[in-house]
Amino acid sequence: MNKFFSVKDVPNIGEIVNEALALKAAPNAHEALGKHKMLGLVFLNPSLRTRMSTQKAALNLGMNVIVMNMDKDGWALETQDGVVMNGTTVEHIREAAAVMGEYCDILGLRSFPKLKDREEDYSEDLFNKFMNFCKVPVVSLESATRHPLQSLTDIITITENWSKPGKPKVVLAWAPHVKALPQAVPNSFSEWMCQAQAEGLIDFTVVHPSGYELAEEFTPGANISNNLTESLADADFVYVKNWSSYKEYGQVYPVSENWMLDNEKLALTNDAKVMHCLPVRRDLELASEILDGPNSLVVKEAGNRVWAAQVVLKRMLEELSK
Ligand SMILES: NCCC[C@H](NC(=O)CCC(=O)O)C(=O)O
Ligand SMILES: NC(=O)OP(=O)(O)O
Repeated sequence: MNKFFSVKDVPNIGEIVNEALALKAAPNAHEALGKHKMLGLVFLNPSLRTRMSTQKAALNLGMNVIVMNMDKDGWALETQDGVVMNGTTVEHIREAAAVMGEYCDILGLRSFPKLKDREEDYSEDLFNKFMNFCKVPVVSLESATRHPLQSLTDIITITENWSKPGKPKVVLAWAPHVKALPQAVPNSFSEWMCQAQAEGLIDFTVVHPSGYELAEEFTPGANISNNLTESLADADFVYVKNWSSYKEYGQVYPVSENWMLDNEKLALTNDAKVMHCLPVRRDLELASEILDGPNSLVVKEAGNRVWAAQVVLKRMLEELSK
């Protein structure tokens, strides 16, 4: 593996989940693999889980880590080509990425979408430029359209919390929010779950109010509904997440019904486990009674971020040592 950007970078989901669970059982089994290798984690936006879990994963593999909070500590970055840099930007991504590639064997990058121009965000221009110019393997720490370390974590968490016969019914359920949030987490969750469904591991439904359709490229084979009550019936896992509109890009439409998952709605499910990538706004996106109750997996899920990051870094280190 020399890039981890989307589900397409993983040939088989079942296999990578098993490898991650083996790392969870023996976290330090490969601590010689990363010796004298440097991981650079570059953040253009805030992070708690991705930052800490990816550092921990690298340390488990014997790597060294440098964290660069580009948004706070770096020079203002120019990403467009062909502009005279006589304004506020100080350094071009061509030099910045290339220099970071000089210091690091593997780089991770977090860059959120601006939610202004759909074409610009969905072109993943900044991420692609970073990958091209740094010349080392790159792990997405969440880009404009995807969050693959989160989605890999989520299928790991579903797998280890499912022991019944047959496939679990997994439901991605839109939730309310006060702000316009990216589609990266739901896009990514959906593309990973659609692939897991194609591998015969789960059954997958996406439910959202009309107007919040995800881009079709992320939902191949998904059952898509606008009816929350119907979709929750027989659900084994409910993945709660808000996102802004893709169609009317970045818009937040008023939604008349109450879409926040609470115990009353949870009672419609098959005693479903509830997941969220975090951070979560209590009693706006998801009821406290669920977060504090026995069905919530959110903290265990965040814990599993380590094994997702570790399996990706392990595969990259193995490729580098060939
Ligand atoms: N990395 C995990 C999610 C990041 C982001 N959430 C946020 O920006 C929350 C902001 C707030 O609640 O104000 C999202 O939904 O894509
Ligand atoms: N879920 C997630 O990516 O969390 P952070 O934004 O805190 O890294």
